[in-house]
Amino acid sequence: MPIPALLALEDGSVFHGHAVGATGETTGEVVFNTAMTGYQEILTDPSYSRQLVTLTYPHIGNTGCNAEDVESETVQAAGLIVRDVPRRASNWRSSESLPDYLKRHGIVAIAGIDTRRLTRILRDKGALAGCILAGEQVDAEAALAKARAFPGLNGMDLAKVVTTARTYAWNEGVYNLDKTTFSQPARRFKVVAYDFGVKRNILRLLAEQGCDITVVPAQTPATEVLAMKPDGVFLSNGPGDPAACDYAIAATKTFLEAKIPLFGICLGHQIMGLALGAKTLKMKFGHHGANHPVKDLDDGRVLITSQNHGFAVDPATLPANVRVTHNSLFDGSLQGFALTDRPAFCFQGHPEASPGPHDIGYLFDRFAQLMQEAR
Ligand SMILES: NC(=O)CC[C@H](N)C(=O)O
Repeated sequence: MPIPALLALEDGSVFHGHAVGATGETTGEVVFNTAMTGYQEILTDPSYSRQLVTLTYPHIGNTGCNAEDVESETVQAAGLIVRDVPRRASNWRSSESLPDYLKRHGIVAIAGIDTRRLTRILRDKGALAGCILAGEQVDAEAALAKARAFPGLNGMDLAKVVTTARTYAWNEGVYNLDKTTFSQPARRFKVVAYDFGVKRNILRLLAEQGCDITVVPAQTPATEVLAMKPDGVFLSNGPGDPAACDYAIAATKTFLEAKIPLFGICLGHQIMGLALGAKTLKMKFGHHGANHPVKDLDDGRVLITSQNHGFAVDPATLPANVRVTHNSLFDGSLQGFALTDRPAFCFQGHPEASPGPHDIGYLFDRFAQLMQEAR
C-alpha cells in the first residue's frame, strides 16, 4: 500500500496523493517548473532552497538518478510535487530510482495529484506557501496551518545560508565528449566567483573559457577579493530575496567602482541591479522552465533559455549608464543589461542551462572577451 501524503496551500486548497520520498513534513513557497527533463538538476539547484517544486511534465523519474547530474552537493529544493513517478527507471547512467534518491536525502515528496490544477491555481493567484505532509496519519488542517505560517521569501536572505563555508579552487576541468573524463583547458584568466548558491555547470563553463576559478563565500568582503588581483569577478545565482543580501550589494558597488570585469547570473544579475541603485520586485509566479524565449536586443535574435527566478529587476529604476540587452518574450520583463561605462553585464535567466537549451551560452564568451579587453 502506498503511504498517504497531502499538499495544502495557504489559500485553503488541499490535494491528496501518496508519498514518493521521505515521510514527514516540509513547508515552502510552491512554484511550478515547465521543463520536461532535468529533475535532478532542478532538485540540486541551490536557487530552489525553501521552495516546493511542482513539475508540469506528468512523468518524472523515468531516467532515474545518477551521481553526475547534480548542480550542488545535495538536494536543495524543500520538496517535490509530481503527477506520476513511473515504476521503473530506465537509463544506462541510472544508479538509483527517484524515490530512493529522495528518501536517501530526506526530501518529502508527493505524487498522484492533479499538477495541472495546482499550476492553474499558482498562475491565477501567484506563488503560494504550501506544506506537504507524508505518512500514515496526515491531517489537512495541520498542513494548512503550517502553510499559512510560512513567512514567504520576501526579505529572506538565503544566499548566506546555502553558500560554501570556505574558499576553494574549482579544479574539475571540462567534460570531454565521452561525458566521463575531464580535460584541463589552458588557464588564461583569474576569476573570483561569489557563491550565493552557485550551480556547478556555471563553474564548468567558466573553466571552459580558461578561467582559473576561486570560489568564495557569499559574505566575503570586496577588499579581500580585490587583494587576490582577479581578472574578473563572477556573481552567482542563488535563492531568496536579492534585496536582503546587503553584503553582496555593498561588495558589488566596490567592484563597479574598481571597474573590474563583472558578470552576474540570476541572483547575481539582481544584485548588480541593486548595486546600481535599481529596485527589485517579487513577480507573480516567476519564471521556472527550460523553454523561455528571450530577445537579444543587439541583433534581434530570439534565444530559448532556461529560467528560474521569482524576483526581477524593475527596468524603470535602472540608471542612465545601463543599456538593456535582453528582454523576455513571455512577459516583456528585463532579462539582461550591460553598463555603458564599465566592463560589467548580467543575465536574469540561466545561460549555463543544466537543464535547458544552450542558446545563450555565448555570454560566457562575452565575459572572457571583457577580461581580455581589460588587460
Ligand atoms: N536562480 C536564481 O538565482 C534566483 C534568484 C532569486 N532567488 C529569484 O528567485 O529571483
